[in-house]
Formats: sequence, structure tokens, C-alpha cells
Amino acid sequence: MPAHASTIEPSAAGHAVSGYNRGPSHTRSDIALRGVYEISKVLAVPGRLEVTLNNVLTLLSSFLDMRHGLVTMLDEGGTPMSVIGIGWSEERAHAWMGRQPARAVAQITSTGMPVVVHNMERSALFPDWSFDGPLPRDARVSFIGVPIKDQMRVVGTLTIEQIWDETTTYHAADEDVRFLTMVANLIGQTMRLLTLVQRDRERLMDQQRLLEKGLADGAPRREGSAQGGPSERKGDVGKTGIVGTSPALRQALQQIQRVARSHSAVLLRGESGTGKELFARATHDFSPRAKKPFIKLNCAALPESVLESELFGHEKGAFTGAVAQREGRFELADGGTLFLDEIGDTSQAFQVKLLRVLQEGEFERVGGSQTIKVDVRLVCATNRNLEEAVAKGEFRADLYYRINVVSVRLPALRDRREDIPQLAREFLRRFDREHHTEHELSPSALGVLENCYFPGNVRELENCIRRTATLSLDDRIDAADFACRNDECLSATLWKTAVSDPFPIIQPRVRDRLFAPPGGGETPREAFAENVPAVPLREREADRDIPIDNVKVSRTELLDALEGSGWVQAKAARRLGLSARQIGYAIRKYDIEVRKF
Ligand SMILES: Nc1ncnc2c1ncn2[C@@H]1O[C@H](COP(=O)(O)OP(=O)(O)OP(=O)(O)O)[C@@H](O)[C@H]1O
Repeated sequence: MPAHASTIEPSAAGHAVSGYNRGPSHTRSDIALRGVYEISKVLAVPGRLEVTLNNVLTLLSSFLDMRHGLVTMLDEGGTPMSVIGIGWSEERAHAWMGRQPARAVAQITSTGMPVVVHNMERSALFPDWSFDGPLPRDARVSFIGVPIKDQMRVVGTLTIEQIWDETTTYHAADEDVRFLTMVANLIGQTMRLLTLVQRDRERLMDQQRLLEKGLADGAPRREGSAQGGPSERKGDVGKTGIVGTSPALRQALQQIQRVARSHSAVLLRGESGTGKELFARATHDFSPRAKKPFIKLNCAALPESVLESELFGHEKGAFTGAVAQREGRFELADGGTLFLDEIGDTSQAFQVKLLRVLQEGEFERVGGSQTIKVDVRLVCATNRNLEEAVAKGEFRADLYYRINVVSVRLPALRDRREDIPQLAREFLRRFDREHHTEHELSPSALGVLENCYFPGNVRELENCIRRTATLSLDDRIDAADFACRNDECLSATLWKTAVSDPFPIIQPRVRDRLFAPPGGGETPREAFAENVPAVPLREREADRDIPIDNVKVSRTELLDALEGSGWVQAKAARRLGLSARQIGYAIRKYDIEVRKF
């Protein structure tokens, strides 16, 4: 028996698509497309999961001819822990609770595949099933169930019952399976997002409690920052966690130490993986606010509505599912520093709201009327060309000036190659500490690293060291152990190419961004081209446009956006004007191996 169950009549949820025409002019695919669109909007509204799922089921019933609909959520062991259903009245809910499609749910969970039963009455999957109302002549009740997945793991099921009469075809049932699968995928993504936001918030709250406790005990300052790291003694660069002694890195660090003393907003700029978050923490730790909270929010990772309530908080009842009042990150950061990562990827509407807080130092929670004042030092980061975004009208000029009082540019790893051995040893040391191993890098291994281009910067170097250490058979890592030596390095495939035609798959603007030296002048193409194997022909041929809901995206554009977004799919999708579903579809179609860091 599930730990929690609720039912709701379709008409009671109030989310039905009014006036939607299911007449002959609409094909099933039209209906499914519209359904996915409407349901994705409901899922984007922040709220309690059960309420959101109720609304999704209700909407689903506007698009599908279904009698009942159920979402069954599973616990870690695959046992149903909560059920949300529609199509039953409250009075019948009790009887219905004992009639869960338990076998069908178990089959979907164990196989990860949809289940379609054309006549429930005759199926062994529903041994105790019987129809509970007047059934039209020659009609029977069919069942469709699809898995809800979080990546590969089945975390729930979405199941419906339909009347199957003489007008129903097997083809129509197949289309319904596809439609339900799309909806289940959206639900899975939303659950994952909600879990991540919740964990992130709990982590922040824990850290804040620790910080407050530390202050109350008079203990030396430690976890002001969100994830360990920086200094105990103010100004001690060695404890920032920032590794490297190159002039370019030292210059950036000195800038940070200088600006940290002021209250001015800081804009950290640099390619993905250059350490913007580390520098943001260092700015906080070097500042007089070091004993107050350091709160972080990645603006690109969240849908706009969630972003707003995460930043400003919300009042109880502000939207469906806002069951309690909640402080936003501006409030949590009061007296300290708020780090807004990927600020260049926010919408115009959001920029207006942010601007108001920065200008007036006050705001209201979502759904609230009380004005809240906070004292927060803002550090923002972006890897976008904000000037270009302002010129194009994508980023507000007034906000640009507000967040860009002091701008610190973080050097790409290729501009400070002398830091590579030190960084590599540090990442190897961290790996060994975690795994109780002892590795060393041979001179030939260091040679490979020093000659790599590292388009993904320090993050890619870290990833390369971890992967190589994980796979190495010996304690000593040699040149031959690296994936690039076995033609398995994704970066090599993406960025390196033949000497004769150095950049056939890289778009001009990507090339310019990657290869332009900081001060302008000639790009170091020749030096780069020496190391590089040819891009497989298959990939070049695959660079044709794939139409996705009237938007055409080429493989190169997709790779460009993914790489430029540090492989954060939500962010890349925004850049390309695609939805999360569309980018997922394009990635699968182009058979792109998604990089994880
Ligand atoms: N100088 C450095 N010393 C040690 N570790 C570093 C350094 N720079 C970056 N890193 C590590 O590289 C990884 C990526 O850094 P970080 O997340 O700060 O990059 P970022 O510039 O914020 O990337 P993005 O723009 O994609 O968010 C992290 O694991 C970070 O600890």
C-alpha cells in the first residue's frame, strides 16, 4: 500500500485547456504536441510535486480519452511510495486504493519499458480487475503504462485506462504510448530538477547553521563559503584552493584581493571551467564580509519562474504548491555575498527584477507585499560576451553597468600553460586522497598534458586526470595512458584537426573565441594544428541541419552551444532557442556523447 495517495476529479483541478478542439481538423500528433507544450508549462511552475502531478494528469485528460490516470512514485528500492490519481471521486477513492495496477507497475519498473494491454479484463497483469461502471456495447478497457525515469533509473510510472471501442486502432494506441512517454520524460526531468534544488537548498541551510554555530562558539571562521575551500586567514592566497603561479593567474588574484575590500559589484569573466566560482569565493573570503554567508545561484540551470522564487523567496500560497513561506537567496545572503553564476543567460524580464533590487536594495517575495531590505555584495560571472548581448538588445545596458563595476577576466588555461603541471599534480593528489591510492605522473605524461589545448580549461584537465587515474593499470601514469593517445579523447575529436585544413568543423565565431589571443593579433593556429588528428568524416557529414519543431540546428551549432555552456544542456538550449526536450532530441539525433564533469 502506498504511503501517500490522493485523487482529484478532472474538473476540480482547474487546469483543463478550455475550448481545445479535438475535432477532425486536429491529428493525434497535433494534439500530442499541444499537450506536451501545455504540460511543460505546468511543470515549469514551482510547487509541491504532488500538486503539480495532479495538474499534469488533469491536463492529460484534456488531451487523451482516458478514464483514469495515475502517477505512481517509487522509493529507492522500486516500491510504490505515493500515488497521485485522477478520474475517481473522493468517495470511490477508498475502494480504488486497493486496486492499484501493482503487477503492471512492477513490470514497467523492472523492464523500464512501456506496457500496453488491450483488454484489462483478460490480462494476467490485472487479476482482480473488473469494470466499475456501464461499459458501451463491444467496448473494453485498455491500459497503457510508461516508466518515469531519472536518467536510467525508473523512479515512477505514468499509467492510464482508456475505453477501447470499434473506432480505436492499434496505431492510435501506439501514438498514445509515444505521447505518454514524452510526458513521462518531462515529469522525470522536473523531479530531477526539484530534487537538485532541494538538495542545494538543504546544503546551504546546513552551511548557514554551521556558520552561525561557529560564530556563536567563537570558533575560528571556516565554512563561510558554500563548498569548503577558501581561507581561514584573510588574504592567504594559498588557502583559496586556487592553484597556479603563472603571471596571468597571479594578476587576476591580485585584482580580486584589491576589489574584495570594497562593496562594489564584481563581474568575473572567462571561458567555462576557468575557475569563476573559486574566484567568487575568494572575493568573499578576502572581504570584510568573510564571516557572513556566501550564497550561490546558477541562473542558467533553472527555469525563469523557479529562478525568481529561489532568488527572492515566496509567500505561502503565492502559487500552486507554495505551502509555506520561504526565504530567497537574497535574504540568505544578507550581510554576505551573493554569487550569481551565468548571469548572461537570464531573460529580460528577470533582468528587470534583478535591476530593481540592485538599485533600491529592496524587493518583495513572490506573492508578497512586504518590502524586504538586504545588504548583499554581488559577484556575478558569465562566459558570454555581454557587450555583444547588450548591443543585440539581449542584455539590459543598465543592469550591465550595475553588475560590472569591477570586471576581472580569468585567463584560459592555454594562456597559462605553466600552471598545468601544478594543477595536474594537485588533482591527482585529490584523487589519491579520495581513493587511498598513490599515483605519479611520468615526464612523458606531463608532456602530453602540457601540449594539450584544453578547450574545457581547468575543468577538463581535472576530468582528464581523474579519468586517466581511474583507468590506469599502474601507479605511474604514462603518456600512453591518456585517452587522446588512443583516439578516445572527446576534446581531441572536437577541436583538433588536420594541418591542411585546421578548422573545418569549428564555426568562425567559435574559432575566434577560442583562438583569439587576449590582446588581439594573430591566432596561434599553426602551433595548435601540429597536435591534431583529423575529424572523422562521419562527423563532418553529420553536420547537416536537423529540423526540430520548425527550428533548424546543425551539429556544429549544437556542439558550439554545448561547449560554450560548459555542457549544461538547459543553458545551451536557451542559447539556441530550444526547449529542454528539443535539445535532448537534437543531442540524440546527432549522436553526441554528452560530457559530464
Ligand atoms: N586555478 C584553479 N585551481 C584549482 N582548481 C581550479 C582552478 N580553476 C578551476 N578549478 C577547478 O575547475 C573546476 C571548474 O571550475 P569552476 O566551476 O569554478 O569554473 P567556472 O569558470 O565557474 O565554469 P562555468 O563557467 O562552466 O560555470 C572546479 O572543479 C574548480 O575547482
